[in-house]
Amino acid sequence: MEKNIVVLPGDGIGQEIMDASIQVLTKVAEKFNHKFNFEQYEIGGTSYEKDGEPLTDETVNACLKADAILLGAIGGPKWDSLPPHLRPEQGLLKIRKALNLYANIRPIKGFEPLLHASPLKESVIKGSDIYIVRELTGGLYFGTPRERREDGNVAVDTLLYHRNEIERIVEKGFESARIRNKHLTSVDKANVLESSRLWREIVEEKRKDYPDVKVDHMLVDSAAMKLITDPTSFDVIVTENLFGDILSDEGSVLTGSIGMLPSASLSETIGLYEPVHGSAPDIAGKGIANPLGMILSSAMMLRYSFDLNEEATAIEKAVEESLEQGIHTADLKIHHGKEVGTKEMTETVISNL
Ligand SMILES: NC(=O)C1=CN([C@@H]2O[C@H](COP(=O)(O)OP(=O)(O)OC[C@H]3O[C@@H](n4cnc5c(N)ncnc54)[C@H](O)[C@@H]3O)[C@@H](O)[C@H]2O)C=CC1
Ligand SMILES: CC(C)CC(=O)C(=O)O
Ligand SMILES: [Mg+2]
Repeated sequence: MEKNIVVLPGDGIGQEIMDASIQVLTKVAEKFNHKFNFEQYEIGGTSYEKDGEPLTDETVNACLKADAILLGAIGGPKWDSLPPHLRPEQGLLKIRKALNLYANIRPIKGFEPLLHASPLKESVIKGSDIYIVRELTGGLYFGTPRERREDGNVAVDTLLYHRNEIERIVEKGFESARIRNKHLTSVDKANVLESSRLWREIVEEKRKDYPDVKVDHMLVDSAAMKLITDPTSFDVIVTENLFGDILSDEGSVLTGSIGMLPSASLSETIGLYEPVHGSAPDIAGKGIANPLGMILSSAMMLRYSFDLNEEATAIEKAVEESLEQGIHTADLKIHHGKEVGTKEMTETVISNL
């Protein structure tokens, strides 16, 4: 098949991991007889440098026409003192909103060869397989008013959700649980937040449509604790934007590194695929970034956007095999095997494809 993929490398390690992903996809295309056309656009600080804004209409329009989008990461200290609307992060939030990417899927499943790479006990993490369904276009990141008052001494953010925004993501959570292990944990802060009480009401309404799915409600502080003390007790977690952002970085500890986690940001019609981590300014340009989160995100693209399950599995198997061979980047604290840079890690995955 032939597909047009818009690539948005972004900032920091974004370009390094995007190059890795394109190389892997090119090999997949060769092997399975597909044609993937890549068209690159700017986002984040890189876009600000070129066009004076973190996301241009040109980039949005290209994404709207694409079959799928790959995104590296945005942000960095260079742009931290810009006015809020020009910060790289606004580019990411704007593309999510413009494409209506309301469902952010973040699977957290460690690879067997990395069980000992986590600072958590192997006995605690073995068998964990978690699927976070995070709301991505509402909540604190988007609610207004969002401003400073009283000469900058008062700050306001707004956590706002409409019923329909909660309904569609909760349905996504139930649908995901139904095709997995039929256990949905809805994470909220209903003991304090009004938006969480509405969230919980909606989960209770929807559960009637999914009698085969077991439902738990869990407060987010407790969920943060359980995620690393009893990770095998979770299957699908459905939660709002900020909670999902924080819990997924925490969950990455199960896999050995934040550099391992892929994600899919989905609307009803299009998908944008991005690793969970940020632009890692502390290691950018050094050639040591872990490309596997980005590479695994491109596998998610093949599966979710193009229905190429065999090809997606081939990438995941090649990653696993590379790790079995002991090849790993420096973020994975393993004391055997061979520590390599981004380039060699990518070449190893390609050689195992
Ligand atoms: N989706 C995105 O584009 C996101 C962007 N950011 C932005 O990224 C910038 C840096 O944020 P941080 O809080 O430092 O989070 P970060 O995820 O970029 O980095 C946290 C730590 O993990 C390491 N790390 C992350 N990805 C790695 C990889 N692939 N390989 C090896 N090590 C890796 C970094 O070196 C750093 O020590 C900020 O400007 C932030 O706004 C943060 C999160 C998500
Ligand atoms: C950089 C933020 C806008 C978002 C974030 O941290 C994330 O989506 O993981
Ligand atoms: Mg995050």
